[in-house]
Amino acid sequence: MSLNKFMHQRNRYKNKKPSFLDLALKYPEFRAHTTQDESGKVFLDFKNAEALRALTTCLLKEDFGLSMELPSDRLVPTLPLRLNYIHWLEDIVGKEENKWGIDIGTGASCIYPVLAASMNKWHFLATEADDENFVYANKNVSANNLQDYINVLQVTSEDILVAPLQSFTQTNKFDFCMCNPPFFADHLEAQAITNTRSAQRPEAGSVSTASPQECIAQGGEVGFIRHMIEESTVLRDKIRVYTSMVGKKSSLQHLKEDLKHHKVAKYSTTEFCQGKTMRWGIAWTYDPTVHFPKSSFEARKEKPPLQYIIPRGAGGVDYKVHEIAAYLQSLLESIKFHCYQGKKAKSYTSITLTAVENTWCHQRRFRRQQKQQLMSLQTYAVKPINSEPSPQKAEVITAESSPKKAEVITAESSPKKAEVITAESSPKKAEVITAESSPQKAEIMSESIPLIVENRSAESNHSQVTQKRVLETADEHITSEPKRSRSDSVSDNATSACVNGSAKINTTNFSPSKKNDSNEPESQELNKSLTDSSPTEYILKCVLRLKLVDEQVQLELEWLGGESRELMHQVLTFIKNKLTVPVGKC
Ligand SMILES: C[S@@+](CC[C@H](N)C(=O)[O-])C[C@H]1O[C@@H](n2cnc3c(N)ncnc32)[C@H](O)[C@@H]1O
Repeated sequence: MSLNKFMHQRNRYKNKKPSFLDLALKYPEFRAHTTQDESGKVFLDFKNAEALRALTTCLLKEDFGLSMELPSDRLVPTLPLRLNYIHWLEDIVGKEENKWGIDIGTGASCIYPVLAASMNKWHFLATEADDENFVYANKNVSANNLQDYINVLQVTSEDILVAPLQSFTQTNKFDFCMCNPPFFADHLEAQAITNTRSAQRPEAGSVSTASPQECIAQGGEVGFIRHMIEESTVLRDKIRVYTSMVGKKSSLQHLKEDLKHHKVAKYSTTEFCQGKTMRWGIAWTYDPTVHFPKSSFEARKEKPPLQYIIPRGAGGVDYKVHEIAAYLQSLLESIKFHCYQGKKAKSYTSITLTAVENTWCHQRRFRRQQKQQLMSLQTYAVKPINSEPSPQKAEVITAESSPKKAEVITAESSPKKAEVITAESSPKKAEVITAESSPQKAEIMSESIPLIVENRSAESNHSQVTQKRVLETADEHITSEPKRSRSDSVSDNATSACVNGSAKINTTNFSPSKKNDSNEPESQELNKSLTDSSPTEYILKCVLRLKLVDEQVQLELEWLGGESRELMHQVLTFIKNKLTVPVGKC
């Protein structure tokens, strides 16, 4: 199962996976590790460490403008995971510039400091115990002109925080520290992790690239983080927030026990979700004013989705999942929801809803205000269409709307004749006014009667929806091709293609044109996936599902994220109000 829907909402790879085709066309070093099948799809061999190295360095160049040199015998950082960690830190300490952080064990890439300094202008003390990694980390800082932001310090493997801070004089207060610790206690544990993978779990999608000195430490990750916790009891508020990544869920319980034992002011854990891999984050502080965000992965488990049985006759549409879905989508789009079509089957559909502002509360008051505004506009800008004054038809001319004439019929101007058509009063008759059909009308109508909905046919509505495609990863690494099935995963395909030596790409017959071949269904889907322009900053994101259960259409709203679940309850109330069936119409 792909965990990408739980990737941090600001992670740039959450909704937009990289195009392997574009990368291969642009970067020969990446192309050298790819294969292309007859349909033009590009595959990367995730079991080849060099291929992973090329993927990371090319993405750093392409997406962040960073030049990175990675030694062939050291860990290759995977970007979605590293970004998830940085975004979690931003949620805790804020995104403002000039924060000070410590990265314990920065690696050859110096990945966290380099990314965070270039994204947020954060300053870092980066420590490293391995000679080769220390040399490369410095090289990577200089290659990206980040010396003013990052200081790399060589330490011994017994040092964690206290000793490095004693020798560092640029600041004596830090906003946070972070760490991706060596995970294993010894070679046996490293092997055991690989060997105990259950038969149900798919084989690891990508090869491990870490050298023993990078992934093994006395006591494994629990031992390493325990050491951090102990040193934090000495340093206390010198570092406002202490954090670390955790590779095994089972480690969390031991660490939480330690934190309780040391009576830290607060602690929290989170999930880093990417591809098929989950990692965890643990944070603690001695400052009670620190606020830890709630993990969206956990939040989804805490509360079941909201449910509602759609009454027959609601919305004036046929009692069918897709008819009701089209009606609801129009309704929600009319109040500025961003709707994104997800999975769709015969009696099932799901739509991801994203709202950037609250448009569903106080609709009555909002309409009244809008009507008042319209009336005051009319008192100075209304002139009769005919030479004789006619209260039924009036022409509203506004500076913004258009120099052209726009016609508005209001209930007030002609209470008897003017019919204000709303979806509620007559869903079937509701006038279809779209920006395309009548830009001027649409503009005024949308301001004056915000709840008018277009009663589009399901068919026309369906043509506008796009198929959601989630970012696929082989473990933490990013793949760009759509997944087919669990047992036929992209990475496995890519790997077998490589192992069998088929379809090796060469620079001369590499085929860029196939990407836009509109006759090719999968490439169409891939292109569509890039059209998901869901807002990344939002107050509410949830999934709306409609399914047929015992001949009844059931609606579900499942929380994905946002300011509070209360907003989702309000949206359900709004939907219910719109779906109330007038007496006698069932
Ligand atoms: C799992 S790697 C993480 C590298 C990098 N931060 C990343 O996320 O890709 C752990 C790193 O910690 C380094 N290391 C081990 N013990 C250390 C210590 N006591 N102080 C600083 N670095 C240490 C290792 O050499 C290795 O580079």
